[in-house]
Amino acid sequence: MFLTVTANPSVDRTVEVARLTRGELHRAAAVHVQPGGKGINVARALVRNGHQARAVVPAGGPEGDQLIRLLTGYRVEVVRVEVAGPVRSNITVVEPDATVTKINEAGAPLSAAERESLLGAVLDHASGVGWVVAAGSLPPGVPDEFYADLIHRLAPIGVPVAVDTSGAALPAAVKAGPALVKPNLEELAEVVDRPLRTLREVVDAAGELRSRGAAAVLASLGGHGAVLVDGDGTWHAEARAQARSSVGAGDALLAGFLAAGGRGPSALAAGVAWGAAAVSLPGSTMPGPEDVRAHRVVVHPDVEWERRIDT
Ligand SMILES: Nc1ncnc2c1ncn2[C@@H]1O[C@H](COP(=O)(O)OP(=O)(O)OP(=O)(O)O)[C@@H](O)[C@H]1O
Ligand SMILES: O=P(O)(O)OC[C@@]1(O)O[C@H](CO)[C@@H](O)[C@@H]1O
Repeated sequence: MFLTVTANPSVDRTVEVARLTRGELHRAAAVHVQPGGKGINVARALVRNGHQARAVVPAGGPEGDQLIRLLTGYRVEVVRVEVAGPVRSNITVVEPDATVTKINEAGAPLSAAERESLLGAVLDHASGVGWVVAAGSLPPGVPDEFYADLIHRLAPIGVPVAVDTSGAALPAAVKAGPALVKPNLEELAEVVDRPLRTLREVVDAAGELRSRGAAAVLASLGGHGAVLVDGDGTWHAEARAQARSSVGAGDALLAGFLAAGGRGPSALAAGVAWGAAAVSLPGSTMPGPEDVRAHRVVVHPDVEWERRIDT
């Protein structure tokens, strides 16, 4: 069983248009409405692939009801934490060449009592789970240390925590000593406060996050695949894919990595296979076993240190 928590969930609306032009009327070629937020996507991906996952979700307003209703269709077990503010809607516009334009709302603030209920719900369900995944942005007013606090409170239970977040919440979580963090290239560059142009620079930055407290770093690099740096070594893997929508690919990568044991090159290969499968699917659709092409993954025996990853 995997347990995910998404402090700032969303109803994701993906609109497909022939070409996006600022200031013009567009007729949508297709629309996908899906339950969103990173922890929710991780849970959806795990369940699609035969694993058990439970998602802790703060949900308020009619939008919260809609989110929970949408989630039921995905067979994810949901622990709903009632909150006053409505669940946000995030909009993605996708063009046929897979260019993604995304507008994410900030989300409704959570009161101190609501934050406590959310943490309490995670702690109530954490015993005996394989991993807790804390993922996504924090709503306005929620302290940057929210996920860090969760890591500290979960420590006595001994369950490993994976964190995928952004902004100031990420360095705060790293300091709390999670088992795994999953930054993308921009997030990793922001934490170390320098541009990352080559695999060497990515690996160095991942090492810096390890020295600050994260036991392992799974850095996702879009079409360049992903790099894993842990106490045993460094690996780079990638897979070619016909990109359609990259939304949620990082969540699929993380889910695949955890589903395959959460450590080492074979888990990295599984994660990259799930990530590549996710980009080839519309909206934030999570791949199932029929979409995943494990044989397309290349785990490089030697890291190509000077390879550019900023193109
Ligand atoms: N164009 C692509 N071709 C092949 N694989 C891709 C492509 N884009 C992404 N991937 C796969 O998906 C994984 C995650 O992608 P990315 O780095 O864009 O994540 P992310 O920015 O965290 O995404 P999100 O926040 O939308 O979930 C990559 O590590 C890679 O395995
Ligand atoms: O605003 P955040 O919390 O950083 O990201 C939210 C989000 O963009 O992440 C998921 C894709 O990873 C989407 O389902 C969702 O809309």
